Parts: sequence; structure tokens; C-alpha cells
Amino acid sequence: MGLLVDGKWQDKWYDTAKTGGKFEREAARFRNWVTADGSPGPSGDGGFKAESGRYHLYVSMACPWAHRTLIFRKLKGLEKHISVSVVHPDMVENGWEFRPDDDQHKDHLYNFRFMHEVYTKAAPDYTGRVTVPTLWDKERETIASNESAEIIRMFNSAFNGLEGVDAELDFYPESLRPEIDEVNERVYHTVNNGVYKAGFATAQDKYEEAYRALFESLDWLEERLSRQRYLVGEQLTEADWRLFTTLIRFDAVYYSHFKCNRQPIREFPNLSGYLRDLYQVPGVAETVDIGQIKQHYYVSQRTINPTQIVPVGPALDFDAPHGRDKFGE
Ligand SMILES: N[C@@H](CCC(=O)N[C@@H](CS)C(=O)NCC(=O)O)C(=O)O
Repeated sequence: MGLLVDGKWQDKWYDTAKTGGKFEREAARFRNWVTADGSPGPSGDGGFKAESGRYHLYVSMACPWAHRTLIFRKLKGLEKHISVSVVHPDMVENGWEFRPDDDQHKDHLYNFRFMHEVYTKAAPDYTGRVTVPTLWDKERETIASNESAEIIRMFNSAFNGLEGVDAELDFYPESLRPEIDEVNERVYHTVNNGVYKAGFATAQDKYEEAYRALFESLDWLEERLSRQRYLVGEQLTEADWRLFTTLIRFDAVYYSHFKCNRQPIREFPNLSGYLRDLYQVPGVAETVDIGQIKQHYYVSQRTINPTQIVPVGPALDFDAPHGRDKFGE
């Protein structure tokens, strides 16, 4: 675990001392937008046109933020247009790594050993964290974006003109945007990032603050999902996929490793059925790798789990009937 400073790798854990024990996530630095015609998006530069074969996605199967992008790539039919490399789940002294001899965990573009080499190839004097997901532009040999919330928006619409892409499938429809944004805002701060705030806190009060906000939000979501099939009405939206990647990791990792242990998701009747419902959407199960998820958190985060023992349980069955069709198809 570490970061780049002026293009040099430094092995350092998160600095929570300057924030009184509170974990604060750093903002992503590469914020260009891939657009249908290459015109500039809401931030960054223009010139990133949506073209088949031009972009490469670096992900970890363990990472909830990267997971969003894999789901969108899958569901929108982008697999043959956007290639992928998966880092090894163990993220230790050198940060995210590739294993050149292991086809599953190699860098298919440059055969680099470390993810930080991808960052310094794009920006030799880069200072900041080296995170996944990272969307690489093979043509300009640079990082188009390393912000998952924006990558999924690009995947949702920019590539719609390409062959085989499901242009009808819209996870961010115009009319639902205000409500999606509102749900995302609360879910991001208290749930997606909330579990990290609890797990990475180094002061009791900061942990408890995050824990309380997290379970208040889970109770709120549980109630909302007792009335409707999905978070924003009766159609699947971006808000659901953003929540999904945290829920799927919850019982196996966040409950124990991050001390989010008031109750597991499987004890929330609506949230657990909802989680299985989303898991059973065709294509989604292939993006979920519980083995790599557990391996990553328990082995990499040695300040939290110094023995690096990976727990065997819990038993999880995301294929069990979800019962959510009672709200209609
Ligand atoms: N804002 C980023 C956050 C991504 C992120 O923090 N990814 C984690 C993995 S789950 C990471 O790569 N962490 C490495 C580090 O912080 O050094 C996004 O949503 O894309």
C-alpha cells in the first residue's frame, strides 16, 4: 500500500493522523470523458472519442469501485469493444501488482509488473494514489479517467453507436436523474465509502460515527425496498449498481473486517432479497468473485488484520430465490 510522489513510489498507509483518526478518500485526478464524438465532457479535455478497441480497463475483482465499471461493461455489451486487465488481489508494499506469468492477472498492454507504472507512463511526475478502476486510452497512451462514478456514465451512453451495444438500456434516464443523484449522494457517503470510514478509522469516535450513519442508511434502504423493487422506482438504475457492489461484499468482509457488525445483510429481509435479485441479473454473477474479494481485504490490509488469515465463512447463497418479482417484472 502506498502512493506516488513526483513519480516515485512510496510505501505508506493512509494518513489519518492529520484528520483526527478519520479516513478521507482522495479525489481522483484523471477526469476526462469519453464521448460519442470526442467533444469534451463535464471535466478534463476533449479528444477521447468512443471507438471500438481504443480503451482498456484496469480493474481489481476485489474493488467495489472497479466492480461498477465491470457490471456496466457487461450489461451494456461493451466487452468486445473495451479490453480488460485484472490486478492481483494482494495489494501490499508496491500497491496493485500484475503477475506476468498468470494470464488472469497480467497487464495485457505493457506487461508491467506494477499498476503504478501505468500511472507514470501517463504522467511521469504524478503525485497521488494509484487506484483502480483506470480507463486507459491506447491511442493517446494516457489515462482517460480513474473515477468510477464517471466511467459508468460514459459506459452508459458514449459507446451506444457501436455494434452490439445495447443502446436502449439506460441506467441514468433523464427523468429519474434528480432522484438517482439524491440516492447516490447518501449511499456514497454513508454506505459505499461509509464502510471504509468505519474500517479505516483510527479513533473510536470516528469509527462509531461512521457505523451509526451506515446502519441508519441501511435501515432507510430496507424501508424503501419494502415498497418498491429497486431504489428509484420500478426500473434498474445506476443507483442500484452502485449500492450492489457494497452489499455483495458486506457479509464476507465489511461485517467482520471493517467492524460493521450490527447485523449482516442476510438479516435484512428486503435488502437481502434485493441483493439476490441484482446478483441474478444475467451476466452479473460473472463479475462477482468472492474469493478474490476476501483475499484482497484480509491479506492486503495488514494494519487491520496483521495475521493475514482469510476467514473461511460465511456461507453465502446469492442464487437462492429472491422473491422480488412480487413488485412486478
Ligand atoms: N474515486 C475512485 C476510488 C477508487 C479506489 O479507491 N480504489 C481502491 C481499490 S477498492 C484503490 O485502488 N485503492 C488503492 C489506494 O488507495 O492506494 C473511484 O471510485 O474510481
